[in-house]
Amino acid sequence: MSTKIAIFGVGLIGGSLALCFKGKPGITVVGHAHRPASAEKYINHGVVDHATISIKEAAMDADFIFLCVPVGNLDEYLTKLSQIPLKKGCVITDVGSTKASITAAAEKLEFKDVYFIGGHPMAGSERSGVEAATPLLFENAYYVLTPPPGLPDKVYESLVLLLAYTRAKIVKVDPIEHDRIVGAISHLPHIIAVALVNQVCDYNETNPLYRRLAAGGFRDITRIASSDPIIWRDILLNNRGVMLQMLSDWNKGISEFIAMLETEDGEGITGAFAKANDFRSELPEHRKGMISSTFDLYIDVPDHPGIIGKITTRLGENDINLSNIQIIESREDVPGIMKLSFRQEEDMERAKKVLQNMDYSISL
Ligand SMILES: NC(=O)C1=CN([C@@H]2O[C@H](COP(=O)(O)OP(=O)(O)OC[C@H]3O[C@@H](n4cnc5c(N)ncnc54)[C@H](O)[C@@H]3O)[C@@H](O)[C@H]2O)C=CC1
Ligand SMILES: O=C(O)C(=O)Cc1ccc(O)cc1
Repeated sequence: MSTKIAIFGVGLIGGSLALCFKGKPGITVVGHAHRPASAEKYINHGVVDHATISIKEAAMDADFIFLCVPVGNLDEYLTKLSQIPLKKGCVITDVGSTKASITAAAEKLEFKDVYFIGGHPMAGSERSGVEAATPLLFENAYYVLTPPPGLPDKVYESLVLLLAYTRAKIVKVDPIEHDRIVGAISHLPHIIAVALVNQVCDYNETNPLYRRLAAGGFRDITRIASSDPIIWRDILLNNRGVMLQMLSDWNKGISEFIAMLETEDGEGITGAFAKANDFRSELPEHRKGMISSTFDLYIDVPDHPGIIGKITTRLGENDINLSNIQIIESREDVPGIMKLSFRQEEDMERAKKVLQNMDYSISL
């Protein structure tokens, strides 16, 4: 039996899904691009079997359609699809970071023998575009589905079965509840990271030492501030009701900190840290979360010249994928530490062995 999968928007998420499906028994993956140059790029990157700029050509005969465009374009594509004769039993799904508006829009459209199931793979990165796509992106991550009431079980099961190729863990969530939860654990942290980086950027105008000293931890906790501006404009505007409420709660929390500092309320400050510590210690460990973490190694580097090339070459020879490299110099007169980041724990473990064999001193 053959299965045709059409992917609209073959970027980070669409491209990663395409790579999970392409080459699997009986599956053909077709990518839809809104520009001819993008269609060519999808083919050159080998992520799809075919690419087209025609919506009709991509969607016709498809068994599954994945909408992987920015949230602000989802409605438009869904409406266009509702005007095309699709294959009987076709399942349309999306990967948008918000679920309430797209599931409501789908319910209003008249699809005949075609089903819409909202989706959100809760994994990703600050990178974008097909260049960043990887079939490992969703492994062990949660993948939310929001099936509408009355959806036949076997239709839902067919999508779940296909998504097994992503190795993600499927979880059913109500769309409105979904938007509140991701608002708190993903959208709010993105706003805070951007506001924090921009605050330091403004201070840096007065003294460029801010940027020079902002290595290490500051860089790590603000990684998500480098996310794609269009993708995030659409997410935040779409979830603005939830975000406005959460930012108002945020303001309350910050005001409490201001009051504690003004009144020198040390007990209040220790209480706030203790509460956060308790909650954080109960978060699941070693689980792929929404905001992805990297696996890092720190290496003492007595003198820099040539060492980066030597280490990266050796890791490359061992097929170890490095996601980032950074030299941390806390003082200008002391040797540095090299931080190597990996997306996969297995890559980090293998790198550790390779570098230990090269006699480097390593810490995690
Ligand atoms: N970035 C992330 O980590 C995650 C993103 N998402 C959601 O996945 C969707 C795609 O995001 P990414 O893959 O990160 O973005 P991306 O920028 O890597 O890919 C977007 C794709 O949509 C295409 N596209 C852009 N504008 C378009 C338009 N006007 N019409 C048609 N196609 C257009 C682009 O050419 C590109 O192929 C978004 O809805 C986002 O909310 C979901 C989970 C994680
Ligand atoms: O960069 C990160 O770690 C992310 O936060 C990725 C991400 C972005 C959007 C989503 O809807 C889900 C995950």
